[in-house]
Amino acid sequence: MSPRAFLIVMDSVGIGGAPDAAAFFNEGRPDTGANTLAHIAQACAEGRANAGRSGPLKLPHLDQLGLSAAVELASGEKLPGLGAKPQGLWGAASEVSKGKDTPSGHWELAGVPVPWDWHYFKEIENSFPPDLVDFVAKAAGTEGILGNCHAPGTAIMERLGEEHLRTGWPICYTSADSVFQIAAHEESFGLERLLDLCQAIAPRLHEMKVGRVIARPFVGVPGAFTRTPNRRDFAIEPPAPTLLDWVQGAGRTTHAIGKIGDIFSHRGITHLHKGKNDADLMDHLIRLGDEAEPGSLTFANFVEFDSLYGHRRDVAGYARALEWFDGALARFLPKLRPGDLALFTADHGNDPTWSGTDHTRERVPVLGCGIGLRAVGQVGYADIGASVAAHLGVPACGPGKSFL
Ligand SMILES: O=P(O)(O)O[C@H]1O[C@H](CO)[C@@H](O)[C@H]1O
Ligand SMILES: [Mn+2]
Ligand SMILES: [Mn+2]
Repeated sequence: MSPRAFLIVMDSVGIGGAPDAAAFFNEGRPDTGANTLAHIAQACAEGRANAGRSGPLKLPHLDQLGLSAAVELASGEKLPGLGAKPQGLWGAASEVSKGKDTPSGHWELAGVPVPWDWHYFKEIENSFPPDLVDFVAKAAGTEGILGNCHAPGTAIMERLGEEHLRTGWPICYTSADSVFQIAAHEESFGLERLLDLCQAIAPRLHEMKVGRVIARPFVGVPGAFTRTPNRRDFAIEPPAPTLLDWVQGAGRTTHAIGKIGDIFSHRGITHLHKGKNDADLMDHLIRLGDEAEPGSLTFANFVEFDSLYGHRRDVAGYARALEWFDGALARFLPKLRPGDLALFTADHGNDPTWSGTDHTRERVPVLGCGIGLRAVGQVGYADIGASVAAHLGVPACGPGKSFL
């Protein structure tokens, strides 16, 4: 029976120690020393993360695989309260792509580092050039746009939501990522209209090497606006065939869970499983533990660590999400069949104790279940894609080397 592979990205769960962290910034401060997991564990141990949970961080399943050992290898930090002797495959991975964003991280994990420089809108105010502003307004059928600045999405929705309802103009904003985001009210502006607008302007932005146009729909009334789960990312295509294409090209089935479809521009994906939150995505993962075909790849992204807690600098929330995820593994790991491999990793960091609200450049954990104890040491992101391909017996391309 051909073994199966499950590649599971815990979005933003970095473990510090990136060799090039000094070249990346949050509010002008270099990312040197950022360590998402270690800083959360320290806050928990010191009683600074007791909202909705309490005490030292408890992650028994990930720790048993080798989480604490991976953190120490990556950054020299210890995780207070954790420190099990590894029983799984464990190591730490560094990224070579020049962006600390989600597509760069995922593509490189899938074997394809990003060869180009992303275009960033660096100006904090008037971030977009006038010809782009005109182009977007024209595509929206409005006299102008609102925003045109850097902002956290929830803050700009609160600040400009009322004006948006009054004028009908879309709220356009960016961040330290290579993104053009449009927030609009699902009912007054219209969800379909927002999605059509993003799709229509995406080719021009992709041509400029802006990684993603993102629709950020919201509902509600002034003072009580909330974003809905109907976010859609229109991402530039990966520069070369990725792990998903390799596996599908070999006649195998691929399952994508959550944002993986958008991140890979829907390339190489046989079945897409989406949900309104990470709990839904975990249900898909557990079900696929039972149902995924022999020889198949299941590639999952759990986004809430990043979107709900990392960007919001919510340490206790992040700790709760980690503990929930680890607890759910008690339902997933027993589904693995002999010969199957489940690999847990991350795409970048998002240290909730750090300056700013953006991602942090970090190494990421590589934790594997199904093939016993194996220390793989310091590897590259692309080695993960190559290893999954090797496990499935599918030919790989690109710079990655299998560590299996
Ligand atoms: O603050 P929100 O709108 O969630 O934006 C976040 O999400 C975007 C893409 O993941 C990034 O630009 C990041 O800043
Ligand atoms: Mn991410
Ligand atoms: Mn993010």
